[in-house]
Amino acid sequence: MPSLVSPRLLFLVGETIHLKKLSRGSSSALCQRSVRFFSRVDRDKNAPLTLANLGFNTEFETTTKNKRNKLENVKVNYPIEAPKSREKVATSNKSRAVRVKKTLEIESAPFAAKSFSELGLPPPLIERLGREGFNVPTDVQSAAIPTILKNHDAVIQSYTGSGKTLAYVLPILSEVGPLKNNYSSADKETGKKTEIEAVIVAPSRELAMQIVREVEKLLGPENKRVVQQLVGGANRSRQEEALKKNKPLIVVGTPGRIAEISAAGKLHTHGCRFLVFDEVDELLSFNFRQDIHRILEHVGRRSGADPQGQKNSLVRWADRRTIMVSATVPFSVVRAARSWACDPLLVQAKSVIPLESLAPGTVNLSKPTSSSNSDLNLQHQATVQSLPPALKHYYCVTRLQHKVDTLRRCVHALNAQSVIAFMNHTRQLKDAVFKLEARGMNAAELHGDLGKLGRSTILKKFKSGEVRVLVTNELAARGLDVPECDLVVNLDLPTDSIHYAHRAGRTGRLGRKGTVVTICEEREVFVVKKLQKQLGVPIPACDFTEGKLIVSDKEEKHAEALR
Ligand SMILES: Nc1ncnc2c1ncn2[C@@H]1O[C@H](COP(=O)(O)OP(=O)(O)OP(=O)(O)O)[C@@H](O)[C@H]1O
Repeated sequence: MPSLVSPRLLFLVGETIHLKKLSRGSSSALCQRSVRFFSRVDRDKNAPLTLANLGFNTEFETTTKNKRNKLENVKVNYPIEAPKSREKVATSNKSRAVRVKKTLEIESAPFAAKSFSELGLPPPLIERLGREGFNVPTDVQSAAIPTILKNHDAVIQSYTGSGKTLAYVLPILSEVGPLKNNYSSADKETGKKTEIEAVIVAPSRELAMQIVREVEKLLGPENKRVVQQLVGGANRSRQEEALKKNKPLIVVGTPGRIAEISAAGKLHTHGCRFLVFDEVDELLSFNFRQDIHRILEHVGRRSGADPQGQKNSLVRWADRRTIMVSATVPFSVVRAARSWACDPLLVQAKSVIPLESLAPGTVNLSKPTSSSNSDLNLQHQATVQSLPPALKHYYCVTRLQHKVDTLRRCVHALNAQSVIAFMNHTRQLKDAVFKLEARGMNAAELHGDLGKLGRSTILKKFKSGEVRVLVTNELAARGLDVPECDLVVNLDLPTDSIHYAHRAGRTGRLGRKGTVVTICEEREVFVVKKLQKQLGVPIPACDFTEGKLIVSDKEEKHAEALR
């Protein structure tokens, strides 16, 4: 169960996960690559890498030691040099790109691609996407897919519900499994020794299982065995047997179970080409530290490389693409990415910038300049652009003993059909559910103390609409995708703006309408005001009277001024 993690702890762990770090100089020498930009970028090194300021559609430049190659009119016009250490893979991408002569307009790609085919995905995958109703990539997918296909390590940051899962799953499926380019019958050979090619790590079972379902959906029922979940709470030996029998190419799991099976020698990931950390800031928390360390040490380690003997960690993982994903990116993630990844890029919906170029004040993630304000600064930087723009936020003041009743009135006033109510302590959930049910509202509790089966049954009931109000703790705050959820209620205040952002993000997904209501006591109002400031969104006071949500004119005007 993901625990509540303070931002200080996230910082601390970013520092304490021990890996031999490379100096900047040695890093680029080792990877034999550099990020080069065209003149416009060279003039302003700190400007975000947008297509316009990169001279999109003009030239694509690759430098190999002293040799310069120029490619013109490439399909995925991506002006950042592909990492040299991965030249082999990149070459195939480039040759494919050169064959297609079509030139894209600046406005149409890749940040605003109108179709998946513009992003260089293989036709079988595009067909599967179409069949599943995915026709137009989201902004973050338009930015991330070509970046990863160009062999870059990446930190993907974009607001909750903006489609970050497919942003990394699609490049993986382009290169791994039956939907990849040039998938041949030889690949299908039965009994052939196959190695895991992608490892996706998520902080909770629910999230890992959700990712598995997303991958399975695209692979189709005939290829379900290509992906396997390795989550805690389920029978470990059955998972190990399935690994042996099905020889999956992609595994998705929680850190503990992946590390456990790896330590038992039952998970062979040395040839792995993709390592993804979904909800990476949560994975940096102290309780995952050892497992993440093991995963980092073993996944994609070159054969023959000795983890103790090698001086430089990146030599050993030069062929592994490391991708880190979250709606909130505190500086601990930036620091971790610099240690674990090779020249990583920060991918956001409308920009791609080298992480190394992040300097105070240039982009929305910057290193706190002074320790005095660092906490506030960190929170602010980490949560900017983490919330869907269409979300509406309110707070309602009530007495502690009236909170659940206020929740009930709130649900009626907004006519919400699918509600997630967050509390901070597991022991309080049952009482809240009891009070709601007593007033005729279908409710259920979800928390980590329930077994795996109990958790998935309740989630199923919530998704199907059988349960109207899901009362839960932080377990459900991260990554959970229930598109129908139209209201999130904070029955207890979240510990900080990062937690607020992830809780709030369970509603209003992918452009849908959504409302977030924080029910608090008078003495807690100053915290809401602080959250409002850190998140950069108006949170006006409201009340629920005669079955309606009421916001005073004064509050409305104040909120309008903040928008
Ligand atoms: N291109 C697309 N077209 C239509 N639907 C999409 C597309 N991409 C993703 N989706 C759907 O959007 C929803 C949200 O996607 P996803 O869970 O990946 O968001 P996220 O950014 O990872 O959110 P969070 O930060 O909360 O984890 C999912 O139901 C997903 O199937």
